[in-house]
Amino acid sequence: MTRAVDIAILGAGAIGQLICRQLTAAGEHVGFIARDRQEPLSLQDSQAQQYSQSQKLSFTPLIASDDSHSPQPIDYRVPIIAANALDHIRLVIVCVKAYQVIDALLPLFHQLPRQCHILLLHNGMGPHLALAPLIEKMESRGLSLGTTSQGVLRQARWQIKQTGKGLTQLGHFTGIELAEHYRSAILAAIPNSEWVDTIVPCLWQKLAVNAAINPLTALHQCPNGALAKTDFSAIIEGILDELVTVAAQDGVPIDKPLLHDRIYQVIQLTAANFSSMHQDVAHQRQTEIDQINGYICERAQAHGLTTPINAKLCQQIKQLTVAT
Ligand SMILES: NC(=O)C1=CN([C@@H]2O[C@H](COP(=O)(O)OP(=O)(O)OC[C@H]3O[C@@H](n4cnc5c(N)ncnc54)[C@H](OP(=O)(O)O)[C@@H]3O)[C@@H](O)[C@H]2O)C=CC1
Ligand SMILES: CC(C)(CO)C(=O)C(=O)O
Repeated sequence: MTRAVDIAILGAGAIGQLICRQLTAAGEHVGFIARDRQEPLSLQDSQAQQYSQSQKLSFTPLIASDDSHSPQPIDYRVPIIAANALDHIRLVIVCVKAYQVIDALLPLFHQLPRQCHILLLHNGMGPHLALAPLIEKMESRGLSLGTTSQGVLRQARWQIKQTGKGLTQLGHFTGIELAEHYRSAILAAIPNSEWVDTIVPCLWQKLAVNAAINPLTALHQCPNGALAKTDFSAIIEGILDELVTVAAQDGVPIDKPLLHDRIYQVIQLTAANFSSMHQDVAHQRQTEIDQINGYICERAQAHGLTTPINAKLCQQIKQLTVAT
């Protein structure tokens, strides 16, 4: 008998398709949760229909360092799971943009089995604070968080190309811990991934990288590498100072010199890339500014602090997306 799909991905975009490919290639039973509500299924139909729809996808891997040939796209199929056929799902990996998490997840919250674990994998921070009380109230569910620095480009609706390797860090946040079977499965499937004891400090560190690089590259319409110029040193320093102060008040001590070096390392390693916020602004899409620099301001406010540099960046990015 075919094993039921037990891992669902919510958000079939660039990162969702990459994680799906990595889990599928590792032999896991993964499907995407359908974007739009399907016609309700009768109960006896729901298991049979769980796999009744599938989608063909194309994945182009990174070129191997010892291979001079361009990698060929790999075609494969993935089940699409109707939102009312989620009975077998034990883990949902949420791969939507940070500002989409709550709207995407809440309608499914009571359709997912009570013991289904939720893993958020997005840039920026914030949705975990809104979800935590709901998870804790259920007593049978858990929430894990993660951040990835893998790079991926969506070339067409169901076609992606991996553009960069990078560390993926995951860890428990609240409620019931993710079952060991799923932790091992994820770590075996995603290259360069680790399960950390405390995930929140890792998220703050990635937040710092995004808070420094994303708005500045969007405002100055430049690739990440341009931020290495000394013209940007003072503002990067200012963003970081505010973040370190707020994180400390939030109970997350940060080694500022180490974080400073990490930001400049990312600027160097991704010098030719255009940040996601630069691309969002260029395509007139909503940005993740509220969950990046905006999160620093929000947490500052909660502690009675002000963060004028980050607040100004939020305002400038919003003006840019409205004005252009
Ligand atoms: N792309 C990259 O290289 C990297 C991205 N990240 C982070 O990962 C996160 C995801 O980014 P990315 O994959 O690029 O974004 P995408 O926009 O490519 O993917 C998001 C997907 O979620 C879908 N979605 C939105 N709302 C819903 C909903 N209510 N129900 C179901 N699906 C929904 C979108 O569908 P639709 O298209 O129909 O709106 C889209 O397919 C972001 O936080 C990003 O910053 C992190 C590292 C690298
Ligand atoms: C690390 C960085 C800045 C790479 O471009 C990124 O995560 C982004 O663009 O959102």
